[in-house]
Amino acid sequence: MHAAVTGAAGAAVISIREVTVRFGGILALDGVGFDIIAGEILGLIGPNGAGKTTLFNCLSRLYTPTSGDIEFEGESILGLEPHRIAGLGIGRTFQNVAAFSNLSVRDNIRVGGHSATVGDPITDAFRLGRARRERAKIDRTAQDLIDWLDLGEVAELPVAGLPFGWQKRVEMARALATEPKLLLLDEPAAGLNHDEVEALGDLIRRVRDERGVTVLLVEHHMSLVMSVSDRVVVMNFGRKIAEGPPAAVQQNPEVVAAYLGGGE
Ligand SMILES: Nc1ncnc2c1ncn2[C@@H]1O[C@H](COP(=O)(O)OP(=O)(O)OP(=O)(O)O)[C@@H](O)[C@H]1O
Repeated sequence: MHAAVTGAAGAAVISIREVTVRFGGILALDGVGFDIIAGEILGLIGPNGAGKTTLFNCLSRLYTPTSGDIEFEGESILGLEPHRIAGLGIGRTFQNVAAFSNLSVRDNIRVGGHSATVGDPITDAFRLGRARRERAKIDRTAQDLIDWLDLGEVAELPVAGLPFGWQKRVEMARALATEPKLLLLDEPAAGLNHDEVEALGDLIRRVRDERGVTVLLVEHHMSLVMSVSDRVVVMNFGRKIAEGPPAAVQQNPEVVAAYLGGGE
């Protein structure tokens, strides 16, 4: 565990304040609030329908809360379009691998980098020098990630033919190519076997330890969450029911009851 980040003393990268989301008559989130502290790995868990995906989608600006606020480094993100999020320093992966399957590994990673650096293609067309420098930077970042994730031997192959575990690494590389301060991981262990989940846990730690990225891990895989997270937030029926270090959260009676009741 990262000793420096286990307390609540660090600066908040994200502050989620009293976020409520209604879908018609359904209260998907009911006044949820917590901070994600710089440098931590925060696990977000909860039984099916608890509201995890809804919150994740609010953080990545796909959904706008009915009420409440979400601040990134002290500024509300609710007025921003989703495509501005990457430029701000928030990266995300998708639950199902969302790579362009006929593009090579390298090009997929480059596409990720592109969304971070080039915001406006028309303006960029008039600034060719700048566009060229940005392209060179994207190429360097892609190569750095290929080396860092040991993807060299498959770098020029289409993603489609790769084993699923490798595709997930490409997905991670693509999200890291935006050089995020905060990485939102949406059920990254889904579909992975036991060994692959272990490798994923090591990778998530490396993302934080070696690249200094703060991580929000939304995940059903309990042993992964409990082994990599510094803190865990537990949700049930749209509300936060617990928040704290993994060991404490696991013993929380409300959490135990939620999971027994949820049949997971
Ligand atoms: N687009 C939507 N329209 C209507 N209701 C929705 C929508 N998205 C989610 N909900 C409802 O909001 C509640 C929270 O769902 P959400 O998907 O956020 O939970 P979850 O914790 O991610 O669940 P799971 O672990 O099964 O993915 C559920 O009752 C769900 O049916």
